[in-house]
Amino acid sequence: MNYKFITVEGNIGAGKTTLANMLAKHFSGKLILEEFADNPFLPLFYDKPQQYAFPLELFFMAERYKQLKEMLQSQDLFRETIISDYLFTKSLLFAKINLPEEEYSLYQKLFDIINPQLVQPELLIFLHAPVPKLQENIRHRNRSYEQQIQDEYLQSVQDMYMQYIKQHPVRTLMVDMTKVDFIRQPKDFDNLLLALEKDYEPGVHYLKL
Ligand SMILES: Nc1ncnc2c1ncn2[C@@H]1O[C@H](COP(=O)(O)OP(=O)(O)OP(=O)(O)O)[C@@H](O)[C@H]1O
Repeated sequence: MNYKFITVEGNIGAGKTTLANMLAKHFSGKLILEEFADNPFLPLFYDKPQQYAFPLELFFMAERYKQLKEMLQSQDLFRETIISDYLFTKSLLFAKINLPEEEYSLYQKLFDIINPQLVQPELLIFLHAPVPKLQENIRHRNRSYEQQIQDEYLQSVQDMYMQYIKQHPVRTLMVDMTKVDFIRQPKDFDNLLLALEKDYEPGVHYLKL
């Protein structure tokens, strides 16, 4: 496997954390997980989105920057495999959805100062699941503040990711998650591992497991 820094991305409830854990274990790699539970603004945001979106997005950006910078600096780049369950750009994509125009433009200025300081992943694995499946996963894991998430919100997050991936030459493996279950169907994980042995050109590569 030639990729030393892999990021798993996808919509809310797509299964990023599960897969990132499995990959890190398989490759004995270093795991970088989003610490969303530490964000005190998240439950407040879901209750009153307009009031709390800006501090929520600032908090995510600051925390993710700190985490990625520390982890990536402490590595002998790239002696061991690194797996993360978020892209730094995720903050910007959510900010675009959740902030009014002027606030977004300020946020983007900050993002543009910070982003070039970070190392970008060599491969993005994007878990693409249909909205009803995301809702099922969200219900199943039962975080109270997520239970009111609307289909429209999930759809706009999905659209934002798709637009970003199309517009940027990120080397992406787009995995159709409709029938995939990495925990209950071990064959799915084996097939993904096989796919990771290949070398991919920058751009999007669609994977049906
Ligand atoms: N920048 C952001 N703006 C608003 N909400 C965010 C942002 N980043 C994360 N969240 C929220 O934080 C929570 C956790 O996010 P995330 O999608 O990373 O994890 P997850 O849903 O547990 O992922 P998965 O199930 O794929 O492992 C979700 O409710 C998500 O909407």
